[in-house]
Amino acid sequence: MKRGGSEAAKRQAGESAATVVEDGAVVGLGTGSTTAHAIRALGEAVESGLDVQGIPTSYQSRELAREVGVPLTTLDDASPDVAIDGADQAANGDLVKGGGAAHAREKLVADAADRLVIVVDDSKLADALSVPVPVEVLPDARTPVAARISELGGEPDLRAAERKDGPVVTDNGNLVLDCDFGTIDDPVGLATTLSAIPGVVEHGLFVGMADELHVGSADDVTVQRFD
Ligand SMILES: O=C(CO)[C@H](O)[C@H](O)COP(=O)(O)O
Repeated sequence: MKRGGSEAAKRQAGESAATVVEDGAVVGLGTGSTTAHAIRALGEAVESGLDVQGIPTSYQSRELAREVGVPLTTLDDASPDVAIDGADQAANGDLVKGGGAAHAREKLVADAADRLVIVVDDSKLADALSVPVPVEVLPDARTPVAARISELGGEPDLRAAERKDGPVVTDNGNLVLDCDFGTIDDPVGLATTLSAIPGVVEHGLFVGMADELHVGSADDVTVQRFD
């Protein structure tokens, strides 16, 4: 799925992030069109002799890594030194993720990593988070979780598949509610509340997790660092 800004801007960000990966590193491989540029750049680096192992966060990133020759491992066997991943929106280092419905594994890998490097094109930057928050739910929990989201003032929308009738089913066999909360004034509070709802597997708010943001524009990249 193509989302966000130009392909050139995504490439700037993705290729910039790939350069932070050191020889011998274990790398979390995020999901999405911007991260795909980082994975392809890592494939080229491997071809030139870089020794890395990738931990994919989705079927999509696993297949791309295999295609471009990045050797793979798992969280059972290795711990990532760095994770590279995209975002649907970034504000002050906080993120909304999950446009590719992979945020549960993405958060798992990001949390395990020593360093989380986020790659976005400049259309994703905002002063405050305001795009709908993807919430992965157990299939049986879809209706009760939607009711709780509405009570919280959100508008839940079951994500539909693009090429068939019916909902998107995640790599984990669950469903996704895209929950519109308008402008999110208290990301920490909302993240805590969402995590506590029974039936929620994971939500797409990544608060205080990013260490670096590589922001691509058509012909440049800037790097923001967070303590
Ligand atoms: O969170 C994600 C997948 O779950 C992606 O990283 C996010 O949706 C950004 O994707 P893209 O780089 O294609 O805009």
